[in-house]
Amino acid sequence: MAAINADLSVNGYTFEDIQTLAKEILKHTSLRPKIALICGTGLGGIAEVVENPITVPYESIPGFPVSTVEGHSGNFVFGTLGGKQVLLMRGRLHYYEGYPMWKVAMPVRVMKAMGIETLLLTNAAGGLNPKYNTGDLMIIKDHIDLPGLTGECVLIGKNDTRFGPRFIATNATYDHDLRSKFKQVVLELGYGNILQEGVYIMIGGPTFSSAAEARVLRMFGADAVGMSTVPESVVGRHSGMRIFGVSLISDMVDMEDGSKFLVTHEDVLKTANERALLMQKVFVKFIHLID
Ligand SMILES: O=P(O)(O)O[C@@H]1C[C@H](O)[C@@H](CO)O1
Ligand SMILES: Nc1nc2[nH]cnc2c(=O)[nH]1
Repeated sequence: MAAINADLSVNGYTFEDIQTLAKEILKHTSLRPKIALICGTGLGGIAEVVENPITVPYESIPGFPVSTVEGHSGNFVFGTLGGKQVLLMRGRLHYYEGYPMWKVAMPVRVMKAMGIETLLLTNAAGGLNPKYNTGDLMIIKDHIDLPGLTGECVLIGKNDTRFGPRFIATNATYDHDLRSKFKQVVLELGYGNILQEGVYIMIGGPTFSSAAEARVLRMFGADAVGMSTVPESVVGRHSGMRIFGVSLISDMVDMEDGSKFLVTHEDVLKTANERALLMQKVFVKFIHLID
């Protein structure tokens, strides 16, 4: 296998590095999926319903980073879901783990090099919209890239146009057709009462927001807050992928000064666990409908 050069001036991994990683992963399977799903915290259970799964641990891929967060196991899973070939990323990389933004989203470039055209993103997020409840599913209609707005955009650095153009529009990132198909599936399953559509804001983490910060995020127009997804969707868009995202509202963010409720990662995992079965059902039907 060729060496991984990781040239920092071109966002760490060169175009050639990405091709090398993609080839290395594809050696494990003859499947060539066009749909990929990145599993959010505690949402890796979707992989359990993948038929004939082929698991590729990140640590078996030379030059690939590992995920360090509980609820992210660190495997690619190839197989069939809803009658379609799929690639699942069970364990994402987060900025707060100490990875630079370009590394957080690097797997999306590898996916593109493997032939992925449609990227499905899931995450656990805190609810900011007072109409939401813990356990709701929020289709992402737009995002706020708070790190990006403050100078940590994932596309910062020299641009190699083989990945995508220097400048890209990030409005209309989340595909309308995929959003309406997902809505249709959730309604058909009888879960319309927990379905929301809103704006996701990314913070760097790992601190959950203070009450004053949460009020600012809400004032910005965000409906849910989390620590991922945006770099992946921006890189996916940069490379011309079709993007869909959904947030599981794992907890309602407390905005009251002096409140005694202190959210924990265990709370987030607990909600993800409670919704595991529903997420499996929804994604099987949803992926079945994707062209
Ligand atoms: O990978 P996601 O965005 O689902 O993970 C969320 C945000 C933090 O990583 C973690 C907090 O509990 O869950
Ligand atoms: N309150 C809160 N809950 C979350 N669950 C997942 N991410 C977050 C976050 O950033 N804040």
